[in-house]
Amino acid sequence: MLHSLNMEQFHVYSAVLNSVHNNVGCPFFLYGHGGTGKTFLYNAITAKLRSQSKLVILVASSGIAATLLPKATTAHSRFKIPLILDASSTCTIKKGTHLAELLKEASLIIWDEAPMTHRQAFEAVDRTLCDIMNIPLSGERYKLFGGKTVLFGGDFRQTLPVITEAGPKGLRILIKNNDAIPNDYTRNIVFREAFADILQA
Ligand SMILES: Nc1ncnc2c1ncn2[C@@H]1O[C@H](COP(=O)(O)OP(=O)(O)OP(=O)(O)O)[C@@H](O)[C@H]1O
Repeated sequence: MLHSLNMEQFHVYSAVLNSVHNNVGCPFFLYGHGGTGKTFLYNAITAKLRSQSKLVILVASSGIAATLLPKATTAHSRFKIPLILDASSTCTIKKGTHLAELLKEASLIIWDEAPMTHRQAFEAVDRTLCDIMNIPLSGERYKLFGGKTVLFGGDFRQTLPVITEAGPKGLRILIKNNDAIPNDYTRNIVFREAFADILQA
């Protein structure tokens, strides 16, 4: 499978594996139109790491997307993300539980169709992983997602989460953080270009 990867896929493959093997804990965003080989790449990365006895957790924002990935579940199910979210939400995972230990062990989290999920869900997962990994939520020792390597993927042109009655400001709510500073959590250059008008407004 590795030999089948095209150059762009191989670049992402190498960057993600490098982050896992060197404990860099880097968050990635894999952007690509439908059919450009994101799922193919998730499978290649997962097969490689699982062959090295590393734990890879695969989730997707929707159940249908999860069925396309090996042993994947929805993100809401895996991380126990609350259905009603706010700016300080956390997931209902307690330290010491089987699930907490599983997440602690994970070398890589792959989250497909990420653009379908509200940013407060990612923030809740971030807080929860920090708690599980004993990483403070602020200060110099803070590490995004508790220092885990996380590979998000999806296509912003296909689906964005719905905010009921948000009006034209809905997108701003989705892509800006509480201080109205553009969200810099991912390396999503294309996303920034696609929504440049909104980010600058
Ligand atoms: N490097 C490759 N070598 C051979 N086949 C590939 C390669 N990359 C992708 N494919 C094939 O191309 C098709 C589309 O790829 P894939 O399903 O991974 O795209 P995707 O980006 O996940 O699409 P979507 O966003 O619609 O889920 C699949 O049949 C897949 O097996």
